[in-house]
Amino acid sequence: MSRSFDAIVIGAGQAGIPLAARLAEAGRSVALIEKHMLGGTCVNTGCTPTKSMIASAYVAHAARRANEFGVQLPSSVNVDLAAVVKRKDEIVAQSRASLSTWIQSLHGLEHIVGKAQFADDFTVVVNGESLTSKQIFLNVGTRPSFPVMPGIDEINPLTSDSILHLKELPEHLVIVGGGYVGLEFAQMFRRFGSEVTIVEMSDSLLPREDRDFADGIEAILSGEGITVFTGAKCIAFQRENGLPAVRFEKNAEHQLVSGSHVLVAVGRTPNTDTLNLVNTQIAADEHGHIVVDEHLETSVPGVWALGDCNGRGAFTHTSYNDYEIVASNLLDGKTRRVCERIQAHALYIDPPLAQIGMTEREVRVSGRRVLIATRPMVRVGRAVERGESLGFMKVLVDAETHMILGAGILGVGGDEAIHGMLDIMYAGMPYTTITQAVHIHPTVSELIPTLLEDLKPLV
Ligand SMILES: Cc1cc2nc3c(=O)[nH]c(=O)nc-3n(C[C@H](O)[C@H](O)[C@H](O)COP(=O)(O)OP(=O)(O)OC[C@H]3O[C@@H](n4cnc5c(N)ncnc54)[C@H](O)[C@@H]3O)c2cc1C
Ligand SMILES: NC(=O)c1ccc[n+]([C@@H]2O[C@H](COP(=O)([O-])OP(=O)(O)OC[C@H]3O[C@@H](n4cnc5c(N)ncnc54)[C@H](O)[C@@H]3O)[C@@H](O)[C@H]2O)c1
Repeated sequence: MSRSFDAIVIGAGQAGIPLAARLAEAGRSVALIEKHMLGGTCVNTGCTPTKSMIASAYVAHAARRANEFGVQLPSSVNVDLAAVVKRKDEIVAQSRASLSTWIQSLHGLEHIVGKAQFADDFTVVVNGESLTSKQIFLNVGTRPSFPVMPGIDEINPLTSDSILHLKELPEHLVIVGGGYVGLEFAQMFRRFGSEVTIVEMSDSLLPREDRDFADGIEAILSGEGITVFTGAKCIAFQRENGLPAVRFEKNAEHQLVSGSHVLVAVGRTPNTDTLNLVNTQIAADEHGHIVVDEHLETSVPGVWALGDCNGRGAFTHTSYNDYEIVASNLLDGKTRRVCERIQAHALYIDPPLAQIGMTEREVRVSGRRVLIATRPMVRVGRAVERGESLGFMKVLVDAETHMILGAGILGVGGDEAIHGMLDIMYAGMPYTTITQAVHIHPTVSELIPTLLEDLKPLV
């Protein structure tokens, strides 16, 4: 005996919930199956909790700098991690509760709590019940990768999930991986008061970003007292005098760093291995990402994969955009494609790094004639006035078409200010549209026209 739905959505992440809602509002019967918590990674273990805790870290940092601004505070600033975590938990709970209220208000949508597994291409089993549909949408996300390495069971390191529940401040946090997760937690815990060491195997932090930005970030983190080892590949874990320790190889030599806690932040593994895909014709690649076409349809017509599990994006906004693409194509008669999306993301250290379009490295490989301009944040009035003038801006423009190819801002407010350039790229307008615009003073954005007036050939 099985029940049939017009649509089955597996995973209540950043694409699954709005898609299930949109389908239900269009009059379809929809099963939304979630094995854990509504909102998935972003709400429960990703963006919302980390950005809430980063806000606490910023306050601690600002308080320590108070004297520089003529504000008198007691000399030592201490962080109560349990209170930081409580504040974060309240924000997360509020966010999840509003999703729950929304889901419950939707006629035709059934929220099923359980793990979905395929029996065949169009049948899934959850809590022992078979559900069928001619349209199935996968939004199963990813989880922290746990490297298979000697000694890992001996030290049982923290992941980006478990570190969110610490109530006592680590004395010394050793982080394996200098990517997004590693760097955001590194600065956060340093500002909370922990000693922090990063072990990154590439020859720079953030190996996918331009080297000048990575070097700028390393200088900012080192300046706050974080120890950074690059070109340092973690090869094993062990206990050293009772403490968890990371063994790494650097310059062909083995080194050991021990701390009170170890966090592994070496990437994420798609949850597609929970789905029993062997019972289907749905293809996945060697990393476990589900293979999709430009419309996000899998190798089985009628089954789509959205969000991090398709390997086409790894951010909340890319997952949400996947929902928009699929919903527009199915319900609005559009033919939207993933390739129309311009790459954009931000790393939320302080100051943040925002990056859109092509990196300088990608532009150089493309072989086209390009103009480049950079401007240090010390020449941005707003940043100087705020006493937050670390970093720089960079923009790359096609020398023939005058279209912006890419840009990055490592600097205060950069995550917001960069959207002016992103919107011009989406509008298909040349950079001169911005140079003619009058921006509000004093803002970080007002210096973007000035930045663009400094364009020179990229050599
Ligand atoms: C620490 C951290 C910080 C981050 N910060 C940012 C940020 O600042 N900005 C940003 O854009 N992105 C950030 N991200 C990334 C962002 O969280 C994800 O890209 C985003 O959540 C998109 O996820 P998704 O929609 O693909 O799936 P998810 O949100 O991961 O949801 C997938 C859901 O599917 C469920 N599921 C899995 N398998 C099954 C199954 N078989 N049956 C039923 N349910 C199942 C899971 O329980 C989960 O709830 C961060 C990530 C981390 C880890
Ligand atoms: N602000 C944001 O948008 C944000 C924040 C956090 C996470 N995220 C998402 O989460 C994803 C995962 O983040 P992540 O930091 O775990 O992965 P990542 O891929 O960004 O970084 C992992 C790092 O670990 C290093 N590494 C791997 N194996 C190693 C080893 N044995 N020894 C030393 N270093 C090693 C890699 O070289 C890499 O730099 C990101 O790609 C991003 O999509 C986004």
